[in-house]
Amino acid sequence: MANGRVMAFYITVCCIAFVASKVVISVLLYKRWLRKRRIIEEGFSGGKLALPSRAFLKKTMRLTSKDIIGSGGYGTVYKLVIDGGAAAFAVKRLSRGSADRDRGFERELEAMGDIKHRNILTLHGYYTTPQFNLLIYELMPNGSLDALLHGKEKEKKALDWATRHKIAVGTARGLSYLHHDCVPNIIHRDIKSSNILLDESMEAKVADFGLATLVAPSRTHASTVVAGTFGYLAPEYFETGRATTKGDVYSFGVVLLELLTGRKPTDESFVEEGTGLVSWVKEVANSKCIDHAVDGSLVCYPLEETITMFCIAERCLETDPSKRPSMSEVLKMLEQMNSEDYALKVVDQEFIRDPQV
Ligand SMILES: Nc1ncnc2c1ncn2[C@@H]1O[C@H](COP(=O)(O)OP(=O)(O)OP(=O)(O)O)[C@@H](O)[C@H]1O
Repeated sequence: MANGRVMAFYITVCCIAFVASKVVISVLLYKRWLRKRRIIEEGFSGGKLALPSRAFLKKTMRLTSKDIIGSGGYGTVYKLVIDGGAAAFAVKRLSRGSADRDRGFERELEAMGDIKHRNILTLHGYYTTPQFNLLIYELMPNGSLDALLHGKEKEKKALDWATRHKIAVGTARGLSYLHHDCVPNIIHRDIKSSNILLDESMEAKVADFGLATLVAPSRTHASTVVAGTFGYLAPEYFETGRATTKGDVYSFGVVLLELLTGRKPTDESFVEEGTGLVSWVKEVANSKCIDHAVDGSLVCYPLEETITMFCIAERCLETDPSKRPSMSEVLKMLEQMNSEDYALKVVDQEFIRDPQV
């Protein structure tokens, strides 16, 4: 009898605990729903969207971790599909609270606001709420160059030589547009493979303008706090904090080496060896034939073209920024490099000194 009472007591306690937990969860969910509703109803402002914004924002509120397609130091990127799959977007959510993050959001709007170019990622719109900022971009089905070259096995894709060359040309065209055709000129300041995105036909688009700096065409530089990504920063920018278009040219040179070697500039093995991608390639070029540095996953490639591209990279990576070509010159070199006469002109004898070694 006593046992029966104890059992009944425990069952009652369990039932009460179960009901109480359900009530607490429901209250929390209700509060969350209310907060989201409040944001949708009153708490946001946005712009540039050719979309039914309220319905669109409701959809963004329903994004979950299953929709995440990438994340960076400043925010998380989600895939958002609307109209039953008729359209898809990439939504970058930047939580607010630090001046740094808000400044990144503003920079992105300032720089990308009106740009429409085949090699620059299109910004479709933005929202700002007291809790977070949202940036809505076109979705790049092939993700980032970084993921394709160095990502997890399921993200990696074998890139043939023609595709690598196309990506190099597209990125150079995008950068050349920012440096020379936009007024004021735009210095990107964070060129790296994770900021080069690829559409369905592997056309490259320059993305992530969170550090972009605008400079009047009459000015040569902007003084900034040094920011960007280790492994891609030009030495003079690192030392002086002066951002110039030649700093982007240097970072682009590093991306060319990534395309050629398949190695990541921030690879831990470089740190262990006390070297970096740029000095490793120079070492290989000095001690062996440069084709020893070519990505092993490139089964078939025209040697002359890879040598030409190494030489273009070498020029972008000159320590003295004044010796680096401008982005429009780099674009021209890359576009013309398949022509034999041209390749012979560009190739620096340094790189092909000992082809037999
Ligand atoms: N428009 C897009 N379409 C498809 N994937 C995207 C898009 N934008 C971003 N991504 C993916 O999300 C990832 C994270 O992007 P994000 O710009 O937040 O950070 P990151 O550039 O990788 O790093 P960092 O914090 O240094 O800027 C990218 O590397 C890319 O894989």
